[in-house]
Amino acid sequence: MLLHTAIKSLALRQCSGAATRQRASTMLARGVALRLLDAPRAVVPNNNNAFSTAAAAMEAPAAAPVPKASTEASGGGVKESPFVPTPERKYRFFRNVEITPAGVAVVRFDNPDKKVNTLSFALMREAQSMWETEVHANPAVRSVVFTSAKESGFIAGADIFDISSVEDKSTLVPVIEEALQFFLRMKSKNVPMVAAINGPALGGGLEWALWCDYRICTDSSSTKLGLPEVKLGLLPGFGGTQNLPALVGIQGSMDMMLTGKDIRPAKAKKMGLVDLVVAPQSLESVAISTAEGLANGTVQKSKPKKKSLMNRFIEDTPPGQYMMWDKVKKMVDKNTGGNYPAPYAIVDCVQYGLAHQSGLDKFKHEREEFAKLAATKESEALIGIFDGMNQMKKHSSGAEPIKVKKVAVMGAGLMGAGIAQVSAEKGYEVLLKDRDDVSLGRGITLMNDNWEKKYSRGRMTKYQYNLNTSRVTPLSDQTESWKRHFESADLVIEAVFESLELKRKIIQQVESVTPDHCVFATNTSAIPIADIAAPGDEVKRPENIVGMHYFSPVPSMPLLEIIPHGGTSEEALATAFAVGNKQGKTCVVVKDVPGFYVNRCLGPVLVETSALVKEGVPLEKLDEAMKKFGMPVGPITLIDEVGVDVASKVASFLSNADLGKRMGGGDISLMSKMVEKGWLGKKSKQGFFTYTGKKGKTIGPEVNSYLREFTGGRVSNMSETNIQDRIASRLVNEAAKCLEDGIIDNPVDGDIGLVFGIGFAPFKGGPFRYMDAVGVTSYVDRMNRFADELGDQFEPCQLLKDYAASGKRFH
Ligand SMILES: C/C=C/C(=O)SCCNC(=O)CCNC(=O)[C@H](O)C(C)(C)COP(=O)(O)OP(=O)(O)OC[C@H]1O[C@@H](n2cnc3c(N)ncnc32)[C@H](O)[C@@H]1OP(=O)(O)O
Repeated sequence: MLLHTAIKSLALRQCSGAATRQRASTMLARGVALRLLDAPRAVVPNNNNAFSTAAAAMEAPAAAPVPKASTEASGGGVKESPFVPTPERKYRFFRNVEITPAGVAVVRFDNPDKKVNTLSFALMREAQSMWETEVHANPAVRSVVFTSAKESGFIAGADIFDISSVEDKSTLVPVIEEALQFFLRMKSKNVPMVAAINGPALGGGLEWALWCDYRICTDSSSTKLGLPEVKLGLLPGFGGTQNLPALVGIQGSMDMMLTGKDIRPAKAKKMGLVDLVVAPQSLESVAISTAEGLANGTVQKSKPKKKSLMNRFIEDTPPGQYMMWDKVKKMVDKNTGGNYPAPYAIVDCVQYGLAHQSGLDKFKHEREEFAKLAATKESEALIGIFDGMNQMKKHSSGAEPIKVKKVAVMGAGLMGAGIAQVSAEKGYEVLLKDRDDVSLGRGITLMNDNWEKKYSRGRMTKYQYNLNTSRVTPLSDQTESWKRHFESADLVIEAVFESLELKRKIIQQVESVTPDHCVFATNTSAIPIADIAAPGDEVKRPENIVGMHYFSPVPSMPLLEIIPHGGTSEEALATAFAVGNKQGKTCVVVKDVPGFYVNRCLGPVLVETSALVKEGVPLEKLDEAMKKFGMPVGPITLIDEVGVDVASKVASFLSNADLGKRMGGGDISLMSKMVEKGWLGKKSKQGFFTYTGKKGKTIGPEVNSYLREFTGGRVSNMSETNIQDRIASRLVNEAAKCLEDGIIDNPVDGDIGLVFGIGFAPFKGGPFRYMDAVGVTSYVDRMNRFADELGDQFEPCQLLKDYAASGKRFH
């Protein structure tokens, strides 16, 4: 949940509504809701067409430079790629350009080397050549359709790996300028251009479409439009910060650019981002006839949406704009904690564009800001996360997964219902089973409520809703036929109460009815998988048993820990991995040790938190310090959110496990005594904070008196940096120890695991990237100082000492 909040980023909600000036300011005050990683929307001229502004300013360059050869990024700048067009091998990316008899040039993107189309340096170069030869020089061409020959989508954006592989990021400025010249050159042909979009059109892909005169997208569930650059610490650099506000208004575009969120077809149409939504089968034919119509005047470009009085006030008047930008900036400050430079640069580019509406200066400013962002450590860290996620998708256990059609979920509580939901959404037939109809009904309601919400927010069609619900078969012990249903299950995932005895009993029940190939996954967070799978009367097929540790709430948490025990077969492991991936989770394979990886790292954090409280550090200060470090919430709020009882259990469980001195130095009775008092955290309205008051969470007199007793009246004035260093070093040391002990395979898994599992500051890229950035040597020095002062719980693990001694880096 925490991570979810962290990763969701700054979401700026649109102000809409009434017409008075006063009301406008109230709406601005409460309507702009910004969450963590994303950013806002731009003031645009009333003429609503930045393209025409750009087009007016754009004189066709005498002739676009015809490339010598494709280029690719490498080393310090952009280097030549080995591909040289010849008459036989004219194009790699545009093999399917076609001119219809009515003069519509149909340009189909198709990167032969990649699953998805990206705007690589090489593609841009070839696009110039293709445009000049096939389109610009051909007088028969009266309009153009840009589409994709790939089923995977339109264009996924600029090639992220091209960008990251350029060492000297300032060399990106002329490269982007060349791209801009290309777009202007296209406009100068002065024929209508239509973008026909099926599947994702993201980042530079959407920006290409924004240079067109008309956009059509399909209603496919895979179609999504967005400018997610902010999530990579970047900004839309192909004119997006200028062209999008002109098309959809300042507020709508800031929402898209600051949040990086996907816009689905219906919403895209409503907000004016696309002109038409069609079925996938008719996309190309409709696009071609639209292009013909635009050329011969039978189809008109869509008129800009009329702004409401309120939006005219907000976006087009100086006082409205003043209030809007003030609010936007405050929200960005609040939600980024000043840790993410990209949202600020996006705001700056949009404002710059408004002040320089004519001329190309605004695009120059945009690309210069883009290059600056690309050089930041924040962008490097966020791109590292993207790269890491991709690498983790490719984990191979060396065996083929079994083909899973039917997934049975045992236990219809919050976890079980969540697992059933994500399984059904991805097309699995799902059996959801609980003891009795009442418990089962609760689970089904949870799932259906989530789908209802998605449907009512336009994130799911009625058809998908019906499909999902029809995929789930509810079963209970009271359903006589449940055994017959389980006879065809390929994977059973249990999410029942944490009891070894119960889990083994369930295995026994299930093994007696499921086929031999059926994999059994246990969603335990604490019980060793080896204990659950120990051969005996209840367990006959231990090789089929594997741990799948989901995080709550399952539908929105992106991480899944997969835990083989010593006897898990490669096939069962591969199956858990394949299903987890298909459920949309980033899967990290971890060793079967107490706490696995994520909770194990959290253990020392909980202990250190108790130590700091004992020393008299005020609770709010603790939270504030760690939020400034970049965590989505501080440790005190974290404990309240997950439940004081749960945190207490984890801390005492790990204290009794094999972590030794690494769980020392604190006093975790801080939490167990609270549990005795019934202070269970947010769920009981009383934890460290009290949640009953109208003013949000507060610290009540009872808690203050409890803390006085716990601290012996001590009050500490510790600096924020000290608090951050103490908590962070316990966390990253444990992560490094996990690497040393082979609990995780590599630093990438370790980074993604903590970023996605507990919301470790995404802009720092995870614990290992963070240590690289600080320098392992200075980190070890810091820990040694703490160890001298506070005790050997701070002693750096051997791996860190070795890295420090050899000057090695994790990445
Ligand atoms: C000035 C402009 C700047 C920009 O445009 S910055 C880039 C902005 N774009 C993005 O951030 C989009 C990133 N990509 C995605 O979100 C997803 O991908 C998609 C939704 C497009 C597709 O998702 P799915 O179907 O699950 O495929 P998959 O496994 O994520 O990706 C398939 C392969 O495509 C590569 N890839 C995707 N987008 C990019 C990209 N923008 N640059 C470089 N590679 C990309 C991946 O790495 C992977 O590669 P492999 O098959 O080797 O694992």
